[in-house]
Amino acid sequence: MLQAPPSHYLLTASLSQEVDHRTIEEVDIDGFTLMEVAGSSAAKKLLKDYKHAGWSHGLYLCGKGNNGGDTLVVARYLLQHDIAATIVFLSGTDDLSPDAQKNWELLQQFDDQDQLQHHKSWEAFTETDLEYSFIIDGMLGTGLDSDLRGSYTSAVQWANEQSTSVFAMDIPTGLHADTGQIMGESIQADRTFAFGGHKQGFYLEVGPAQTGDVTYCELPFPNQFKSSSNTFLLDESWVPRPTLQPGQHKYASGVLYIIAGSEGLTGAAQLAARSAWAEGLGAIILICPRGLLSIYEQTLPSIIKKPVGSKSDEHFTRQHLANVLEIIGKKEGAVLIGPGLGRQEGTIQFTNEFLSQNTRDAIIDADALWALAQQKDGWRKPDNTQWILTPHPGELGRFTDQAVADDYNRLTFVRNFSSDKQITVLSKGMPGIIGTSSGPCYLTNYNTRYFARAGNGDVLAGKIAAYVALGQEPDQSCANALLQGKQKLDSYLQDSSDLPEPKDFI
Ligand SMILES: NC(=O)C1=CN([C@@H]2O[C@H](COP(=O)(O)OP(=O)(O)OC[C@H]3O[C@@H](n4cnc5c(N)ncnc54)[C@H](O)[C@@H]3O)[C@@H](O)[C@H]2O)[C@@H](O)CC1
Ligand SMILES: Nc1ncnc2c1ncn2[C@@H]1O[C@H](COP(=O)(O)OP(=O)(O)O)[C@@H](O)[C@H]1O
Ligand SMILES: [K+]
Repeated sequence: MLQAPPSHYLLTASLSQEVDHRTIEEVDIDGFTLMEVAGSSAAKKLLKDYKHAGWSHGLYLCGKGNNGGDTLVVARYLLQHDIAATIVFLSGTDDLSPDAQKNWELLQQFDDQDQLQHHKSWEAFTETDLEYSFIIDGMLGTGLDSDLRGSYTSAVQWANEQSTSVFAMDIPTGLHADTGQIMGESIQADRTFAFGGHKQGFYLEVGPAQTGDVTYCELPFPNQFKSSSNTFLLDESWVPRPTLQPGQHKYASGVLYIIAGSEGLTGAAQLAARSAWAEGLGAIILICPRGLLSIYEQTLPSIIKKPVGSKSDEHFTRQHLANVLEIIGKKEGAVLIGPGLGRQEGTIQFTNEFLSQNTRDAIIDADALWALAQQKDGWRKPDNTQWILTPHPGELGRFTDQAVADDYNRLTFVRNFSSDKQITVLSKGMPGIIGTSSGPCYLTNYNTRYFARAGNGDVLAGKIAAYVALGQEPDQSCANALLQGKQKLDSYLQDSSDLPEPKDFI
């Protein structure tokens, strides 16, 4: 099972607030202290990372809540380093949260050089005309409860038009912490300082474009207060890599059976097989309709081929079932089924009967997903196997009548579907979402548009299947396959600006 570290737990707005409240109530660290830690850690990172930027004057946009309070702490630290501050209070100063009020009084005491100005409304500010080195967005944090109101809308629009860098405190104002949707308007930040946890909405919908780079700032929150989080950020810093045990007999170092390919679609089978082979498996056994054998004999020298049926067969049918089950019964191994199978009636029947009788761990991709979805809800995974489904959004949609149009709905559906069916689901797209049978979901944080070319799904399925065959758990196999693609992409882009092809990810 994947075990994300607390820094990679994704928080919703309500969980963020719950963690704040419990820390204040149960461990007796007061809100003022939390605010000091949040604001000072953002300020220290700013002072360190931009010390050569020649900053002289910052603009701080503050709401009346604790997000505004964090921002006043930043202003105080930067003022100590001779960076003048203009504070705009969008909701005035009469109604500040108690800790923000305390910080406002404190900030004024630190202004011994007359470097602090403030405005009690957005309208009062727009009458001035100064140049700023940067803008800090402290208007709204996790307390956002509706579409932006009043002057918040104008301030966000204005800030987004400025050429200076915009830094968001905790979350860009107007971005929904749970869904990644824009609530009327949203700050487009260059960088976001996430206090006490990344928010789930950073990685859904337009979240990545609004947050810019995300910097995690640790707060003194007990880890166990975050333990109800069920969504995690996937990255290479913590996912364990698969281990190979070289020197063993070929059948003891991972065996993968691939059931794939049909007339006109042999390329999918080849890509999946090559992709899996590159991960160092002991043996790959490609089961194919006999009529296609001669193609694979030429293109896949390292792969063992087991043809079924007669020389005229160019797709799988029920008649091949007994033979296929016999082949995979011989040696322990995992099964990848789907790439390029085709959608003939006979193939659909073959696939569904195979899946109901197979007892090996199975990775179900492409046309095998099509076949499964033809049964509507009438299928169950056999109890003694593990299944991984790898649907793209179109394939995922065939398993439900509900709308999965936006990422938040997709996440919710993947979570329920995985646990209802007791399977692992890798929902392809941006973000990639891994849903697990026990509930946790994992999100990717990298740009997946480079993978949107035919064949990349086959490569991905081959990698997942290879890792399962090497003995990794389903969730780890999916995570490693996604991260392996990212690694290949990063190194490819270092040398080339062309669009990568599936072979570049093998
Ligand atoms: N003690 C704490 O609870 C801590 C809070 N922290 C900070 O505090 C933030 C949360 O603070 P709050 O709960 O005070 O919430 P916010 O600072 O996000 O603001 C809530 C206020 O904004 C108003 N508001 C909500 N939606 C609006 C809209 N659409 N248009 C205009 N006004 C709107 C609300 O009526 C409320 O008065 C976090 O994001 C984080 O920055 C952190 O510093 C850690 C400690
Ligand atoms: N390493 C990767 N990281 C993230 N997503 C990936 C990766 N490799 C493939 N994908 C996803 O797989 C999709 C391609 O799969 P799919 O649409 O099934 O194509 P095909 O079956 O034609 O190869 C991509 O759009 C992308 O969402
Ligand atoms: K903010």
